[in-house]
Amino acid sequence: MLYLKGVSAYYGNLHILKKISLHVGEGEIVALLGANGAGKSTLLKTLMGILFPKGGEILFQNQKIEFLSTEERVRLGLSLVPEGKGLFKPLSVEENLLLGTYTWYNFKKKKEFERKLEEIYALFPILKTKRKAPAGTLSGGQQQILAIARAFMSNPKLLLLDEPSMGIAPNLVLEIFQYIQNLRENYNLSILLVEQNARLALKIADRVYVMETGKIIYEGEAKNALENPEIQRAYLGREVDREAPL
Ligand SMILES: Nc1ncnc2c1ncn2[C@@H]1O[C@H](COP(=O)(O)OP(=O)(O)OP(=O)(O)O)[C@@H](O)[C@H]1O
Repeated sequence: MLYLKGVSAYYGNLHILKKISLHVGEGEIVALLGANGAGKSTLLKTLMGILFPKGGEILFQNQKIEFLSTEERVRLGLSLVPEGKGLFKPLSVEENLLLGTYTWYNFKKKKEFERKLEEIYALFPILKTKRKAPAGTLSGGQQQILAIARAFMSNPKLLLLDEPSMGIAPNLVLEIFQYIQNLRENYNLSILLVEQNARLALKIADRVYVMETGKIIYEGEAKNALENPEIQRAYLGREVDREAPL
């Protein structure tokens, strides 16, 4: 469903992405790992049209998208949960969810919005309990759940998640990863998961790519990656030495 072929991207003169090629299949969870500064967030920004590539091609469902606007990409079925969540903290949970529908909502679609809200509340019950609360009053984990739910409001086919476990209490991290798995299972959603917590990401991913200084340096089945001693030592860091929380 998503193919990147030799994608390069720059910040000014800084060459950040160096001929990245990768793919995500329908209904697949693909983990993208790598040290700080490897270029993972830059890759997600390039996928969403926040940054435009200077070489290469991005195909989404057989359509070239690398020069489409962010809004056009969201309409096609791409949705990003950004690092830091990007919530509107003074607005309520429900208002944040409404903002997730900006590519399709209008007053004639109020009923559709209400149906979608009920679907979201069934998937993420905590959001129903807190629906009138300002997003900023939720715990870090609940805010992450809201950010994922908001991304889901745009009816995505491919969800891009930028470090969903960052700064979240361990028990809530498990809940969030369970939600990610449920979304794939119930909606056949494809997921590209950028994570620092390599062990956890590899537990739910089908395949994995490892990035280093703007290049893909490893590609394989997720379960094989954990067994590969060189990958463990060099690229997955201390996380793999810890007991898996899942
Ligand atoms: N807006 C920017 N302008 C210039 N350089 C940037 C900008 N954003 C990121 N960079 C640089 O680009 C490189 C890749 O950053 P990026 O955020 O994509 O890495 P990352 O793999 O997501 O790491 P992290 O886990 O720390 O977010 C880093 O060297 C970073 O300093």
